[in-house]
Amino acid sequence: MPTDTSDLWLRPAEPGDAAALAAVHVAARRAAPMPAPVHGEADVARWLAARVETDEVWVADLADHGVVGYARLTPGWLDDLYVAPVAARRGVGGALLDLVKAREPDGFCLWVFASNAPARAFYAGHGLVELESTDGSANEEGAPDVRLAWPGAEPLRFLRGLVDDVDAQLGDLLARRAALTRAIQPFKDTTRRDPGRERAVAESLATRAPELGVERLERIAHAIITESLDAAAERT
Ligand SMILES: O=C(O)C(=O)C[C@]1(C(=O)O)C=C[C@@H](O)C=C1
Repeated sequence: MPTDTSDLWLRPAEPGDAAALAAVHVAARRAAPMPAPVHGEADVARWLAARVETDEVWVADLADHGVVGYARLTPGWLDDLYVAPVAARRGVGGALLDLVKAREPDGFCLWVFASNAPARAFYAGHGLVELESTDGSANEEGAPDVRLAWPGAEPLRFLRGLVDDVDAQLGDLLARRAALTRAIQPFKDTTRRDPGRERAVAESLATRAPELGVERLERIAHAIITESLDAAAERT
């Protein structure tokens, strides 16, 4: 990629930049294979004016164009990185991303729409790794997205931190599920396992975790249920 960045200037954003940042945001989104925006430019400008006060926002200025890009960070996250199409292929995105890496040397995550193949290729080319994919039900656009990470100077440490976060949620869910397995048992007239119900549990899990597949999830569900029944029996 050409890196004609001799006339590029990266600087912290000021509240007065919000309108220019919104113009970049809207133009960059329009030019990319992303879902239709849910907010107009005026809304985006108001929202960015508030974000400039609370978040770390860096502006990319090109001598011949003015504001052509920006990056917005919150702790552990790169929330926005947009470059106006007028400045495409001039190394602006790479320069902003290098700055973000320097600001977050321990690593950070970001979300990208699954449909945005150019952005995914850009991030892959800059050493980011793709983590989980979603069906989009949790984002405003309702469009599938992918979580990426730049794992920083100590990738094992950073990624283990992400595992710890998920395990905290998984532990809570296992405790809730085990309590339900225990609560059901007095209402059954047999202590025999119900393979049909357990298969249905695995099939339901597979709709949430298709990459694991029903057979693996059946084994996982079997282990969870076995240990939950065992723990319930120990309490009685
Ligand atoms: O649904 C039941 O019958 C239960 O006892 C609960 C449960 C489960 O934990 O999901 C446990 C054992 C059965 O083999 C099937 C399901």
